Amino acid sequence: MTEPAVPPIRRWSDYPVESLLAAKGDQRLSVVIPARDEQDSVGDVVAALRHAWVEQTPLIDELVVIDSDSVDDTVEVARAAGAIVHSAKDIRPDLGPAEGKGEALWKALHVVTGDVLAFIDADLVEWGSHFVPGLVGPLLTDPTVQLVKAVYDRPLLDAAGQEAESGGRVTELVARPLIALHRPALCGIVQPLAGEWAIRRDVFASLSVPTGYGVEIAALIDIADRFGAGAIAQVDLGRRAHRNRRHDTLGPMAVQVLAAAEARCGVRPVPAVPTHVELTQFVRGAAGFEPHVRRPAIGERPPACDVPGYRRGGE
Ligand SMILES: O=c1ccn([C@@H]2O[C@H](COP(=O)(O)OP(=O)(O)O[C@H]3O[C@H](CO)[C@@H](O)[C@H](O)[C@H]3O)[C@@H](O)[C@H]2O)c(=O)[nH]1
Ligand SMILES: O=C(O)[C@H](O)COP(=O)(O)O
Repeated sequence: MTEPAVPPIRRWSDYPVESLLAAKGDQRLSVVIPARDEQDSVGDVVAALRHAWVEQTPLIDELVVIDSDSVDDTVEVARAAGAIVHSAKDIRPDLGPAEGKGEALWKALHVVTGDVLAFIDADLVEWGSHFVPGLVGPLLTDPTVQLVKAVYDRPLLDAAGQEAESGGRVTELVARPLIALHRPALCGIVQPLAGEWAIRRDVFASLSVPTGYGVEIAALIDIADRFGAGAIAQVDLGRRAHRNRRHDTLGPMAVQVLAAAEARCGVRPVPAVPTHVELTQFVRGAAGFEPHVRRPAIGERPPACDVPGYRRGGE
């Protein structure tokens, strides 16, 4: 039996802002930007969104940066550009410490007021403010849509900022093979790890959330398992470039993506915070190959709606 396919890819220009404002009504939209050491780019991301969708057109009700243990000037730069800034570690400290992008998004649930949440990475260097109407368009206009994933061309930039080849190394080597093996109904998702996505707050609050980079693959699988792949919309946003990381630093990300998928495929129970695994990589030193151990966290936060004292920000 073939599961329902993911619907065709829509375009951001299918969602004119006038009709979105009408469809939005009194629903609140929070844009959440997780940021760890992004002082070089977060200011431009915040300023462009604020100019387009707070000052010129009132689409965004709340523009929030969740600082994720930055040691640079991310907090000051984001605040100066006009964002509301929270530090992940200062939100519900009673729940214990955890690190990572997923932790930042999960902690956002405890402070933001939106009915609809759109997530935008802080390291974008080529993108546009049209990302926001594109991401929220399907949620505001179609009640059957639960999750919107961005679709875009994503170049891999070399050290000089020149386009070297197509990006998405973890996407191609980890996420797509996982989907082929375990969730073939999702093979129509063009960018399964896209950091730009949108979701209804109450749905996100009902999900178990990996604290690290597993947050995207987890949400994708969980939404498809609960609502069917047809509840996922994809919107073509054009082109997107970000700060590409060295390939050896993508190993821990791959571990987190794999672990989140495995927890959803019955390979292991959902691990609690602060479960880590040891990933051993090697560098050649004076004495030969020297092991370099990284310890990516693979634990998950429980659904926020099950956390005692959970309430949306402002209530
Ligand atoms: O501990 C962290 C690490 C990252 N980030 C932020 O998360 C965003 C994405 O992080 P990045 O390291 O740039 O991830 P990518 O290499 O871009 O990885 C891609 O794939 C990941 C796994 O699905 C997604 O989480 C990313 O959004 C997606 O862009 C950026 O704003 C980071 O500052 C945090 O807030 N906390
Ligand atoms: O999504 C991915 O696969 C990772 O973010 C790596 O992306 P990149 O290869 O474009 O840097």
